[in-house]
Amino acid sequence: MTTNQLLPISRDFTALAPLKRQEACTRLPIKPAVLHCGAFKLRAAAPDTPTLSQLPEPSGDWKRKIPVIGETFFFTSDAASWARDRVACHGPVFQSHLLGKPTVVVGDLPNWQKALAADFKHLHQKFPESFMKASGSMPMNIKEVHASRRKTIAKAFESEAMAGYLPFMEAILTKYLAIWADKPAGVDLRRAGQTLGFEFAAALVLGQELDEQTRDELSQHYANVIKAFFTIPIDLPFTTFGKALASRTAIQDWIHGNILEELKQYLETHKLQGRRGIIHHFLDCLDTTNVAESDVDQRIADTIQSVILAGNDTTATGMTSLLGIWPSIPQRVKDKLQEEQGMVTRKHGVEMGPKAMAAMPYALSTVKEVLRLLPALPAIWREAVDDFELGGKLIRKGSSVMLMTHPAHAADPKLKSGPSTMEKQMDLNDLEVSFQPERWLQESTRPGLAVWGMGPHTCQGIPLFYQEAKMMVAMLSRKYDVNTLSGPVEWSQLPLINPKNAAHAAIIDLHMKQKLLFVLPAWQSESSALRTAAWFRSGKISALA
Ligand code: HEM
Repeated sequence: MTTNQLLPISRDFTALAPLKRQEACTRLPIKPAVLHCGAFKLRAAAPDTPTLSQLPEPSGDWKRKIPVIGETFFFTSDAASWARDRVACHGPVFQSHLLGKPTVVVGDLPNWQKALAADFKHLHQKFPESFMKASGSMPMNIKEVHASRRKTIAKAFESEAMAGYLPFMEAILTKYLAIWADKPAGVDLRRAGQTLGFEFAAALVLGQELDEQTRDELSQHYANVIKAFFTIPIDLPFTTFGKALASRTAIQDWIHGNILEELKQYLETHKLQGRRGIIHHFLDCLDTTNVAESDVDQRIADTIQSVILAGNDTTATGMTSLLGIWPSIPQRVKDKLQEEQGMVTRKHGVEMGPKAMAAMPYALSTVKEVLRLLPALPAIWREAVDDFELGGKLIRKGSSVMLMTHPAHAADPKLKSGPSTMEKQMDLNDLEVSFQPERWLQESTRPGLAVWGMGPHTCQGIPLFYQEAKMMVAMLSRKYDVNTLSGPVEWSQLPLINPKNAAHAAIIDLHMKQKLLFVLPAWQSESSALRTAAWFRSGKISALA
């Protein structure tokens, strides 16, 4: 559709908007239907459809806020509530001023879908210059480059490849859960999620586990590169940007020095056939058309670096959310999970093979319910490449467009079919009501999930994360429990979902929990019993045995 064509106006503002507030807000001018006298009948004419230039711009009251800073403060202090209030007042497509720029915000699923279906046409992916330079990311807004890389990566996420990663995943999760259960003082949730996220990303991409020192150093370098997202590109040794550039060089040096030689052998002789990390699948279909021979190594190094980057922080956040929310998940859900795991182990044994993994629909629904309530990625960013219509509003060429996940999940019309109001079904403080994995099991109640993005850039790591998270849920249900030592976790949305303060949790081996609760005096609370269990395991109070 060209920009000159007539465009229909969507008048579906939002199901969330309370009437009073909506009345106070700007509305689209709705023309009264004209009544025509036909031969013996009245019929309403189709409402006039305005041209693009007649459409209103998205409304918003940021101009009344602080100049330059705009609404940044409100946005960063509680992004989810801020967005929900603005959607209620201005509709799902509204205007704000964030991080120094006028920004159009999109906060419902139909407009997410419509906007991202127009990727490469009306919108393109735009990361801050500082991040592009520091990450050395390939320009994914060029359609052909994007298509070629997507094709290279796709094979690594097909079901045959996924089955090959299962033993790696099982080994990594078994190792970490045992380590955490042994920590006398519990674990810092954010740190635990980060270590696991990086280990998963790096080990699965490379097809080998890293030694502890290399893992920690590389993980820190990746964290430095991510920090370049929200910074000014001034290259000095002490600036965030300067440190990010230095870290990128260190990552590249490490890949060139430790990985490429081995991969070359693989390419030449396929000697490493047994070692099937994500990268080995890439190599099988690496598209080197238009790539000079001398640049092939660099292309491989860039692919390794960027896929670890894409999967690292997101997986870390997803795992932190899962561990952090686990203590508050209702017992009825945990009972069903245990029941499902009982059936799986009876039928497929204790090993987490492909058949066992496929027989866990309730565990997968639990993972999706966690992502619905705690979307690991709060938003994605785009830039408008021409004038176009979205939600009945004119989006001008050059506008920054931010698509927010939390309000999109909160405004999902599918939530209406639940037992209580939409707001209650997003309430993290009342999971008894809001946490319903069952909603994912049937088409009629299944909500949408914006957290993976939509359209041509939809996340390619979806099957990988689902497999990792499902296995975590299975292991927790079979053998472990999580207990927070610093009260229920409070969550902050930006830059990614994470506990607001350092949130400590004890990961408890269920067998030990039972043994210890049995020997402890009746007055001892469960949480202190659980903490003591960890001490007991560590050998510090072995006298009890
Ligand atoms: C909870 C975990 C994850 C979340 C929430 C997530 C989310 C996303 C989102 C929203 C996008 C689209 C970005 C945009 O449109 O601008 C994306 C793209 C991508 N993700 Fe993920 N992701 C996760 C895990 C992973 C993992 C584990 C991998 C692989 C190791 C991965 C690989 C990718 C790749 C390659 C793209 C780029 C696709 C493209 O541009 O065509 N992701 N991810």
